[in-house]
Amino acid sequence: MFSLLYGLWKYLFSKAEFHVLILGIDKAGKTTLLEKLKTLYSEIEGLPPDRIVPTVGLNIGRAEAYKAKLIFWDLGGQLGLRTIWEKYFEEAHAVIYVVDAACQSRFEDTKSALEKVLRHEDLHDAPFLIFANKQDLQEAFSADELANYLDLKELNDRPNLFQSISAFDGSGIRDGISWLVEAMRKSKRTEMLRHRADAVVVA
Ligand SMILES: Nc1nc2c(ncn2[C@@H]2O[C@H](COP(=O)(O)OP(=O)(O)OP(=O)(O)O)[C@@H](O)[C@H]2O)c(=O)[nH]1
Ligand SMILES: [Mg+2]
Repeated sequence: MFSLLYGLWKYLFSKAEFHVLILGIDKAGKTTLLEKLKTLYSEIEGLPPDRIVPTVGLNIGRAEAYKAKLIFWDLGGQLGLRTIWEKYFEEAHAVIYVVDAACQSRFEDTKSALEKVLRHEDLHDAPFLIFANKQDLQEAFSADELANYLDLKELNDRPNLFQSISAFDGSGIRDGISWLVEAMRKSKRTEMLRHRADAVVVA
């Protein structure tokens, strides 16, 4: 009886927990973003940009935002490391894809990496938040300009948002995260992942 009531209490009052993958090619600013997210949404002060090195393994960050628990997985974006990304797809509720919006010469590389991610069946129905990063630099493309440039048809059949941000000064990040939490709450994928987890508990 106690465990039944405890289970009901937990179901009603515990905060939803979401796994968010942070992807993008190398030097896009993923780890700088992760550290800024810690500063904005957790008790921990994130590392300053000058202490961040290129990612080889996995960086994890935990945060609470808009009454949800968020677990961020930040992976390395160097060419040889991108094959690791798909190992995390199945468990992810959503993807934040970070683009260095000030580096037009790498837009084709970022586009083809993003297309591969979008076409992967293990990410079916996942909401995508695309951050046009480095807006503190004058040459940066805005979110709308980047969306036009990338012109990704694969985004049309899933929730998505292009958002201008600077991982340096934090501008735009809150707007993106508030959209993402709402999108994950409403997402068919969240429902699918919840059913899968319930099935494992029952078995
Ligand atoms: N001007 C500016 N520079 C940024 C911003 N975000 C990141 N950078 C710089 O971009 C470079 C790469 O940042 P990282 O956060 O290491 O990039 P990453 O995407 O994690 O790279 P990998 O781990 O190699 O995949 C660093 O020199 C950062 O200081 C930003 O918002 N504005
Ligand atoms: Mg990194």
